[in-house]
Amino acid sequence: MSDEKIELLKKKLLSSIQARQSLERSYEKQFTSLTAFIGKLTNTCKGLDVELDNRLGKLRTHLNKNTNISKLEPLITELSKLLNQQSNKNAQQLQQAQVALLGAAKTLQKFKGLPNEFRRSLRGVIQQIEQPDNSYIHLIPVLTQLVNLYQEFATLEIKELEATPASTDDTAALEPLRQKASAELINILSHIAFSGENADKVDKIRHTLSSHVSAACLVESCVEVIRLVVGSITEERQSAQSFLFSLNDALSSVHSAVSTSISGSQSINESKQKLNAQLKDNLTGMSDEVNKATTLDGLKKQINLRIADIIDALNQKESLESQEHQLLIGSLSEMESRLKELEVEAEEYKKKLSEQRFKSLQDMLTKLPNRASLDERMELEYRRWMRYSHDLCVVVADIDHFKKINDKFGHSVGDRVLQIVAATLQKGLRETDYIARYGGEEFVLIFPESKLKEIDIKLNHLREAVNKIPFKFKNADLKVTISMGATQFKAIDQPQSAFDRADQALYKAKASGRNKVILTR
Ligand SMILES: Nc1nc2c(ncn2[C@@H]2O[C@H](COP(=O)(O)OP(=O)(O)OP(=O)(O)O)[C@@H](O)[C@H]2O)c(=O)[nH]1
Repeated sequence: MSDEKIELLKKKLLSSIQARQSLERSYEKQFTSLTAFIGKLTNTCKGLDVELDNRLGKLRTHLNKNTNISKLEPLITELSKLLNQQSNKNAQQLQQAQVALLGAAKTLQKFKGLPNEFRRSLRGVIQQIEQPDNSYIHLIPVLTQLVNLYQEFATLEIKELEATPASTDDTAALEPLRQKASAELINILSHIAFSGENADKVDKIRHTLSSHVSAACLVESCVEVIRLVVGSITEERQSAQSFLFSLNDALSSVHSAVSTSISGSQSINESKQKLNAQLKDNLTGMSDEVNKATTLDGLKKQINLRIADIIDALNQKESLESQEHQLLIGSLSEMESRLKELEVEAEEYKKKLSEQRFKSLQDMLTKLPNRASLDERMELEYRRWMRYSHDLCVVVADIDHFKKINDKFGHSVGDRVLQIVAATLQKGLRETDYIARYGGEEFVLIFPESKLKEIDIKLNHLREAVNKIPFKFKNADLKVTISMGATQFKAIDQPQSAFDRADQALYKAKASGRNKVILTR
């Protein structure tokens, strides 16, 4: 072989080695980015399954160490098996999620009175959930939309909504409604005053409602309350009716006494007029006889006869006048006694009305003023504050973890705790301060002519007084604490805004550990 040929062959060999090296470099680069990519891909599966995580971790380590692929084959086989299982599991869970989301969306759809736009969005969500080729990725935005719709639903005016009869699946979805209705019914009951047997019945209903009640029990309680209210209204109407009957009776007897006296006076008047005419006749006759008289004896006789007639007429007149007087006295005393009876009845009725008004403003359990009274008082203090610009503070107080007391010791103990705490708070106030039971285990206090920093010490005394109450139930000591939020009325305030600010402060007191007083400006 000539030198020339050998040189050519060398060149070809060199270029093919270079080509091979460049190919190998390119493969190596591709392999590195492929293993990095597989590494990243395996990371996305992290957390699905422990077994899978372990194997994928192993694979990543091998790939980082550039282990020969052929050695990884058994690991890759295991992994594909696990990935297969995982994919079946995912499909199953996806289906369950679809069913659950569909159930939740359809529960919402069953409410009547939903706004049109809300209903349209809900329909869109249902269509998306029902897509046959859904994946987790598709479901996530749908889930977000559904959660947003539930949030919007929670802010809708519940009373406008009317749920169709709930199936057992819907019970959980209706729970917030049930709770709200129970609380509202308890609140309504604290605004109405019942007496006697009805008050006991109302107390029982309140008790039932303050524990967890089923929807059926809630409906039953509502019906019972309506029955009691109707009963009370009927009772009230009957009582007012009987008073009106008495008033009517009294007026008719006064009327008949007056008519008897008028008709009696009329007939007496007629008789008196006759007697007057008789007197006039006698006097005229006397004057005629004086003129015509010829002898004194004859005149004397005639005049005596006339005088006897006149005396007789005057006697009759006097007796008539005394009859008239008696008649008048009789009817006046009759009227007086009827009016006296009426006065007694009116007094009793007035007393009953004022007792009822007092009861309607009092909380039955704690005997503190109730929410209706609070509304009145707050309005009054607000108007005074506007007029005189005196300082005015409002406080919202709430017993801590009261539910636990009910749960652990029962509702009667819970009631007793409420009564004792209420009395303790009331005892620590000035006469001009005010406290009402706002509802449940919550109280509202009003401090007229007080600055926020002035009531701070007082509120902390009250808080400590509650903390020191030596409760003992079922041989166990019970510590009860109370949290309070307080604020002072500011120039821009309405009663509601001041109340809300105090309520926010109460929320902070609860969030920062309870048994605290938080003041807010
Ligand atoms: N015994 C009794 N319990 C009542 C009455 N009114 C409301 N409740 C109960 O008071 C409890 C209030 O509980 P929550 O609102 O959860 O408050 P809490 O347990 O005090 O918790 P925090 O306020 O957060 O400290 C509920 O269990 C009601 O049923 C009532 O007149 N008597």
